Amino acid sequence: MATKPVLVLKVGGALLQCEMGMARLMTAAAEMIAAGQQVLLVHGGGCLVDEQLTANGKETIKLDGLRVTPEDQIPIVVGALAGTSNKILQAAAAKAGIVSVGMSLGDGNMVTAKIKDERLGLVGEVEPKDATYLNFILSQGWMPICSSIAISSQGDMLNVNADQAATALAKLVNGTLVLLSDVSGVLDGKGQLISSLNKSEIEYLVAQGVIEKGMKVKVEAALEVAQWMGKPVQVASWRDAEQLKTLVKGGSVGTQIQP
Ligand SMILES: Nc1ncnc2c1ncn2[C@@H]1O[C@H](COP(=O)(O)OP(=O)(O)O)[C@@H](O)[C@H]1O
Ligand SMILES: CC(=O)N[C@@H](CCC(=O)OP(=O)(O)O)C(=O)O
Repeated sequence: MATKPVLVLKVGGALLQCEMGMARLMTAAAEMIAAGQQVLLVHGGGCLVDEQLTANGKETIKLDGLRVTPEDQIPIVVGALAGTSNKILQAAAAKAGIVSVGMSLGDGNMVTAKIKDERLGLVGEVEPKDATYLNFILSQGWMPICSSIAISSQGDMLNVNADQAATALAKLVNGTLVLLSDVSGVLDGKGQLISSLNKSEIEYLVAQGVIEKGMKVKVEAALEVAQWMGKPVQVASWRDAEQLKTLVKGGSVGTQIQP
């Protein structure tokens, strides 16, 4: 019997500040895993990074939704993402009875990483490399929980946008990607959910400034995977219990980004 594709769920940082949201998501993940679905969780933690940078007297600068990451901020960024955020999610997973393996992009030869753009400092761009490590963990019925900290072959720790991290891992395992944020999907200029978007519609809404900042990065990451896989990628909400239930049943939720 052919196994279903791995479900790659990406969650944004705001989830980590919502006990109820984490509990609901982990319950949904536990149900899916119990039904034989392999689930890989990729996470951000942008708001935790913001908090930690401020607490350490550092400034936050973003360019087109990506955090400019100078060398002196790396210990704080790595601590917040690969440390605190990752362990908060592992703790929530444990509470739901999930056996998880906490990891980062730098583990197990999963991706190659290089500096994305000198103007962004130690921000990484990653490409899928070797799925052996991930597939072993998934085959045990364990849930990998992966942060977006990568390591380059030069030995630099790199800060990768978590939607782009999820893109690389979804390609690596040929999985079904769902990007879960704190909004119900991509919203139009009036705040209404858009059920489906293709490349030219995305370009139009970006040019109009309707899709911006983190959502621009997310939609572009989703489009890249949709085109690569030849199937839609969903942008939805971890806040919405109904969307999570639909997701558990294998239905489509939020905005479908079409190939
Ligand atoms: N058209 C849009 N529809 C929905 N959200 C948008 C849109 N344009 C910008 N955004 C912003 O993008 C945010 C989601 O991106 P981001 O903060 O990076 O989320 P996450 O941390 O979940 O990855 C929303 O909370 C919203 O503020
Ligand atoms: C380069 C870059 O922007 N990295 C992101 C990584 C975390 C992230 O993407 O978190 P969310 O999913 O919560 O937005 C950052 O430093 O905020």
